[in-house]
Amino acid sequence: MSDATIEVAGLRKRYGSATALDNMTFTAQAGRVTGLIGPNGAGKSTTMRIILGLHRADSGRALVGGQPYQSYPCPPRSLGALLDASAVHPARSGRNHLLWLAQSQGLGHRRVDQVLEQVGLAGAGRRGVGGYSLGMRQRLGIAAALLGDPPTLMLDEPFNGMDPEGIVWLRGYLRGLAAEGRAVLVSSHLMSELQDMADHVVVVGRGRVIADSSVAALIAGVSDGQVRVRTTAPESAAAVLSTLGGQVTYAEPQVLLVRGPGAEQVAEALSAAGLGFSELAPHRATLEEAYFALTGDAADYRATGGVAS
Ligand SMILES: Nc1ncnc2c1ncn2[C@@H]1O[C@H](COP(=O)(O)OP(=O)(O)OP(=O)(O)O)[C@@H](O)[C@H]1O
Repeated sequence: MSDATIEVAGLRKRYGSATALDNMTFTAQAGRVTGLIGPNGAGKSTTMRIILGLHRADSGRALVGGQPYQSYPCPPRSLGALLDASAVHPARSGRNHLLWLAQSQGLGHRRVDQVLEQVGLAGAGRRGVGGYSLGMRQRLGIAAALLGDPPTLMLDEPFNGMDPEGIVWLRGYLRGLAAEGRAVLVSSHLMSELQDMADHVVVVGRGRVIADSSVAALIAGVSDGQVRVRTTAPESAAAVLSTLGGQVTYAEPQVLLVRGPGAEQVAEALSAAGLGFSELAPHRATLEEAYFALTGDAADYRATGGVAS
């Protein structure tokens, strides 16, 4: 699937006096899950709507497999999208909803039953969508996106309303789709959902890209050089480590993060001071920590770019 890319370059969009997108530029590559992460109002949904041609950018370009989405004879076969899982008539069954979509793409009922099976809705396909939970609607939306077996997928907040089992399923499922060579673009404002799932993240705020990096590089950058220490005497330990020139912060009440001295030096200093510790290792930041390190001078983004929850 060499043409499996979703590319936006230099997108700008204003709604009245509000700037929604300010030079939004990134590419979701084939064979990987790309997380599009940012606080509320950062511009994620606007970007996706422009990619689908639902909104028009003031300037810049949005391409799917190198072409505008609407230039394809059957666009849903080039890009499968889930924007709003609730946008389904409640009286219609999930299967009938998909049959209707399939027909418009020249596909038959076999494909509908296949995708229902794939998303775990085979048993619920003949029930009215009005009785579906939000998690089931998300699954139905994903099934709809998959109908045309597209090389690229774009899902806006697909984890919303999913229970823990659904989240685990969806993570594995999206990874599988990427492993088949597809480009999978997934927006979220919850880092924990993307941890261990996305290969690459594009962090956005106020309509522009703040970071565009592999997850591993992003985490390594934030973890860099810190040592994590768990101790029942955090204040004394912090005082000792400060005398070594370490910058000490609290990750939890009894867990210190020390920047400066290495793990061995920290262990020696604590032992020499007679202070015990139950954990001491180079720190590996979570994606969430990396995100807050990036956005959060994010007071800024929250104050002017919409309120982050
Ligand atoms: N149709 C619209 N009319 C006016 N302003 C809009 C419209 N759509 C989006 N905006 C504004 O554009 C900015 C970006 O919104 P967008 O919905 O793209 O952000 P988001 O990152 O998807 O946020 P969320 O996580 O809340 O979905 C916000 O300030 C929003 O208020």
